[in-house]
Amino acid sequence: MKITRVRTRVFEWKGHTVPAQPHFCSNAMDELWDKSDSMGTFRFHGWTTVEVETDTGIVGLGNVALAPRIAKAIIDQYLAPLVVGQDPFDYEYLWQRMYRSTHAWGRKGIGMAAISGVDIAIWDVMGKAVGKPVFKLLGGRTKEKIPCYASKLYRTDLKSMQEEAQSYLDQGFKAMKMRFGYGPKDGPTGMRENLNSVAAVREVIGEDIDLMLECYMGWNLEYTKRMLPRLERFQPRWLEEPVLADDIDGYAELNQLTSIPISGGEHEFTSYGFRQLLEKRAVSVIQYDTNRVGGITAAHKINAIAESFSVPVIPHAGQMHNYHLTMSTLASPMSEFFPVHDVEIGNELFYYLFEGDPEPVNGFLDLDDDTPGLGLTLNERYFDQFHIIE
Ligand SMILES: O=C(O)[C@H](O)[C@H](O)[C@@H](O)CO
Ligand SMILES: [Mg+2]
Repeated sequence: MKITRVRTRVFEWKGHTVPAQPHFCSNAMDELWDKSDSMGTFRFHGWTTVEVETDTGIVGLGNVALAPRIAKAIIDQYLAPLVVGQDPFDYEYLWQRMYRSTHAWGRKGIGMAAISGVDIAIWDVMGKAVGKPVFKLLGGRTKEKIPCYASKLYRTDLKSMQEEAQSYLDQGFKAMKMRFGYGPKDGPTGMRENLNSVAAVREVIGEDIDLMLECYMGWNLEYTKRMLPRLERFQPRWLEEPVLADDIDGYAELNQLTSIPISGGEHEFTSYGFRQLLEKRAVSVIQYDTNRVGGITAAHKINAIAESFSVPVIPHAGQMHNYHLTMSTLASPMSEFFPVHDVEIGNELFYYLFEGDPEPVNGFLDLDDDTPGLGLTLNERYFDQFHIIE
């Protein structure tokens, strides 16, 4: 079998989008004096699809969610020539070819996200070629069903957050993640706002539901040290990305500091990046996203490393390219799930672009044992809501 073509398309959402609101989600831009829409650069309203075609007529589908137009250019110009004419089953060799040839600029960030998109498509090809779901090529079914947590609860008025939390309880979720709206620049008032939002959600869900707290790189080491003792009483499952992704020593200091587990990894790349996080005990939960970290080839390696450190893997974003990794290893106990709703931050855009993702039932997802490959197709129903760049 040979790869004959790599087709990339960029899909830019032009449909209805929920308007941005202040203090929606603390993030890395908050510390800057510029008071514009700080979350603006972290909206995912575009996506790159990667279709790897073969001489047997099989087409594998991958995706990249970061900097879509750049990802397309990288794949078209640098990565496609490296894999066309090659056997997709030589996936490790092809991964190394893409990784090493772009090493000067692509080992982290958008370069590795582009490699991830091609790699995911290659794994979809292999699954389709052998008539097996990708998870069966990685380790098989390690769970009857995948527990998942509802992930939204961006900061808004407390009553609306309580109603949203209640809706996840009503759907049977046993875990959910909320976002903080305030950080260091908002001072004691912002701290109180942050604590009040956690108290409001905890009041609705009680003590027997896992509650995860998301900072999205919007805090810093000093502020987090002051917040952690104030958060202890809420017993969060984890505190996520309190500091910038490069502040690995800051992560490690926080992770040793209190009983609140620190999580991160959605902005880390390759097994080398996660070896560093794990060796430094920088996180208690790792959260790579398979369409960023180096694809399924890299994520599979990281699962094994994390298992040997007894650090659970709960990938960022759910979505099919991550569900197969979670299903295939006991090192990954659960998945994130983005509820489907009007396009807002953009994580939910995945459902407007792809079909096949499993629907959670009572807080659990399942994958089909007999659907070859990843089990995704493009959702042509919404194509008219996208500006498409071939
Ligand atoms: O953990 C997450 O789900 C990510 O950080 C979100 O994609 C991001 O939008 C912040 O909530
Ligand atoms: Mg996150």
